[in-house]
Amino acid sequence: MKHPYTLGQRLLTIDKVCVSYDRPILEAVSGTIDNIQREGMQQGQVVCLLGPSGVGKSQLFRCIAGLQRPTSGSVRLNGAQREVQPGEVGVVAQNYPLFNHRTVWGNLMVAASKTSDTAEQARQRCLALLEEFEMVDTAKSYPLALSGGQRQRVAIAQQLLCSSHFLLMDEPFSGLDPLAKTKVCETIIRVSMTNELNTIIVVTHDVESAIRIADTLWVLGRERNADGKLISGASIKEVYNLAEMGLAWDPDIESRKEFFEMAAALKGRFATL
Ligand SMILES: Nc1ncnc2c1ncn2[C@@H]1O[C@H](COP(=O)(O)OP(=O)(O)OP(=O)(O)O)[C@@H](O)[C@H]1O
Repeated sequence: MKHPYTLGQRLLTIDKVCVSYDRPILEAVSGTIDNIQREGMQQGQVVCLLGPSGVGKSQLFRCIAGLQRPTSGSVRLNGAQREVQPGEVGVVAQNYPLFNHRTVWGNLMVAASKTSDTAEQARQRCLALLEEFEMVDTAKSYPLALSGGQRQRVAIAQQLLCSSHFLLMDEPFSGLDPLAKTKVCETIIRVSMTNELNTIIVVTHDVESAIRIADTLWVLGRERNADGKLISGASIKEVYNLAEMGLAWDPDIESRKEFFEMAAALKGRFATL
C-alpha cells in the first residue's frame, strides 16, 4: 500500500533514556519523531504517550522537556548532538499557569518578547496566534475571567511563542466532559496544522482522544517475570503508526469500527503492562 505521506528530517530523538532512583523507572527508552510530509498539506506531528498509572510517563515527559537529565541516555532535537535544553520544548501543564495580573495580551507579549527581534515582530506574532485561536476579543481579558478551554489555548499560544515548534502537553483531557474533550482535540489538531514543524507530544490516559488526534502512539510499559510480577524499568513497548494504518487525520475517525477496535486493543494491552 502506498502511504499518503513521506518522512522528512528527524525532529526528536530519544536515545536509550534510563532514569533510576532506588530502582529503575525508565529502562532504555528510545523513540524518534520525523517530519511528516503530506502533499498539499501543512501537517505537523502529534504523538501520544500512553501507559498505565505510575509507569513513568511524567519522568519521560520531564526528560523530553529538558527539565530533568536522564540517569543515562539523551534527548535531542532536530538532529543536534547536544541534549535538549529547558525552554526549547514548550510545556503545557495541567493547570495552565499564566500571569493572573496580566491580560491575555500581556501574557503573550512576555513570551514573544523573549524570542522576537523587535517589539513589532512580537506584536505581530501574538496577533497571528490570537487570530489563529479565534481569541482576539479576549486580548484585554485577565486569565481568571477566561474559561478553562480559553486558558488552555492561551497557555498553548504562550508556549508556541517561546519554544521552537515543540509542545509537550500533560494530561490535557483529564477531568473534561466529552464536549470539552472534543474542543481540546480540535485545538491540538489545529496547532498541528499551523506549521509543518509543529510537533506535539501528549501524555494521556485517554485512549479514545489519543486515537482521535495522533499520527503515532507510544505505549510505555514494563515486562513481567515468570511469576507474572511486573519488573521495574519501563520502555516503549508498542509503537502504533496510525498514519500508516490509515487511522490518522480522519475527522470521522470516531464513526469507524477500526476506532473502537483500536481503543479496545489498547485498553487490553494496558492491562498487561
Ligand atoms: N523523585 C523520585 N524519587 C523516587 N521515585 C520517584 C521519584 N519521582 C517519581 N518516582 C517514581 O517513578 C515512578 C513513575 O512515576 P511517574 O509519575 O513518572 O508515573 P506516571 O506514569 O506519570 O503516573 P501517572 O499516570 O499516575 O501520573 C513512580 O513509581 C514514582 O513513585
